[in-house]
Parts: sequence; structure tokens; C-alpha cells
Amino acid sequence: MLVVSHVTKKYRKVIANNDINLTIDNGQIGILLGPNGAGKSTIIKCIMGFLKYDGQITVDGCSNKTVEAKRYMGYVPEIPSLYPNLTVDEHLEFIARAYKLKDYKEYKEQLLERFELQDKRKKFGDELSKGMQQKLSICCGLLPRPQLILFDEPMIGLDPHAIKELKKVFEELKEKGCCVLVSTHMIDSIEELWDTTYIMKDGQIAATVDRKDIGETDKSLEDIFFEITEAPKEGV
Ligand SMILES: Nc1ncnc2c1ncn2[C@@H]1O[C@H](COP(=O)(O)OP(=O)(O)OP(=O)(O)O)[C@@H](O)[C@H]1O
Repeated sequence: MLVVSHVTKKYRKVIANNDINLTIDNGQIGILLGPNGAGKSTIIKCIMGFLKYDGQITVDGCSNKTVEAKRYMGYVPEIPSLYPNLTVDEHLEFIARAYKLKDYKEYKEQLLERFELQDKRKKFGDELSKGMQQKLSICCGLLPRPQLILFDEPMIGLDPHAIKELKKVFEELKEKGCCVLVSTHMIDSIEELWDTTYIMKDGQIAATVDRKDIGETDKSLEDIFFEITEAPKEGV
């Protein structure tokens, strides 16, 4: 379970996250939806413990900065950050060693096959296309089988097969009781899978929408998103 309480992050004078509160239970998928600059990547980086911030973040009751919590957490960044001189296969072996994984070989092969990278295993990081880099980055995030996994704009650059596969992965993570947080601009891409959507605007959570709320209105998530993000500012 992920609990984010009163998190505020400033980059000098810019308040990128302003008193963010959110909770995602195990077996649930949370979505961060918001225009460019709303603060989605910043809260993901705070949850991963990459940035200093005010407030508290816990993962299964442990502070996100503890080693226990870090063992539970996986991250697929917005921009893949690969090693130019390691091959596809070596990236995954590196992750396996860093996390001291056992019995990962079969899962590694499954991931390579699902994301159509099996014939690219000898290619170096800097020889991969943008989409291939993104797919490898997703495989690296999934290989340690994290209990909590954060995806920052994971669909960008993916081909239709990889998008279909990633949606299946989301479904499987949910079934296995993992806790998933996905930042996306592609409202339609995850329509059937989410439990709670946090609509972010100007560094704040402007609305929290539960799936059951949608069932009770005739508005779509897209309607709610535009109502909130395109509402005129007060006093204008
Ligand atoms: N390293 C940084 N230094 C200074 N300001 C930053 C930095 N990173 C982000 N910001 C600012 O913080 C705010 C939130 O940025 P963030 O990247 O979290 O938004 P986002 O919702 O992920 O946007 P996008 O959809 O474009 O990826 C923006 O105003 C941005 O300019």
C-alpha cells in the first residue's frame, strides 16, 4: 500500500507539488492525469525517494527511504536511462544482480518475448530505437517483480503491440495484488483498468475520481478532466 501525506516539493520558487495526498491499496491502479507541468513526474520522483520534499511517504508502512521499502519499489522513468555500452541482455543481468534475484531467467525470457526484444538481446543501449529503449526500460522495471511500481508516461513511443502487452501487464499486476501508479496523458489508453484517478493541476490534486463515481454519472473521465483543467482561473 502506498500512502503519500502532505507532500510539498519546491524547486527554488516553483511549487511543483503542493500538499499532495494520495493512497493506493494493493491490487489497485492509480492514475495521475494532468497537463504538462502539473507536477506528475515530480510526485513520482518524490515517491521513489529521488528528491527532497516536505511530508511523508510510506510503502507498506515503511518510509519510502528505507531499504525495506526500496526492495518493494520499481520505476519506469519518463525518459529511458540506459547504459550505452551494455547490451539488452546485460541490462537485465545487471538488474538481476543489483536486486540479487534468484530464478529470474524464465521471467526475463518471457519479458523479452512479450516486448519483442528477444532478437535484440545483443544490441547495445545506444543502438536501440526510442521505442525499443522504452520497452527495455519497462522490462528492467518489471524484472525484480516489485510490489509497488511507478510508470511515468509509459506508453510514449510504444508500438501498438507493446501498448497491448503493457495493458496486459497492468492487468496481471493488479491480479497479483501489486500497487501501481501510472502517469499518463493518454486518457483512453488505460480507461478499463484504473481504480482511482488523481487529476493534477498547478502542482495540486484538483480532483480524485474513483471508478464507481464514473458509473454514477454520465460523464466520462475525459469530460471531468477537461472541466477541471480548462476551468477559468478564479478572478479572471
Ligand atoms: N529540475 C527542475 N528544476 C526546476 N523546476 C523543475 C524541475 N523539474 C520540474 N520543474 C518544474 O516543476 C513543475 C512540475 O514539473 P513536472 O515535470 O513534475 O510536471 P509533469 O506533470 O510531469 O509534466 P509533463 O506532463 O510535461 O511531463 C513545472 O513547473 C516544471 O517546470
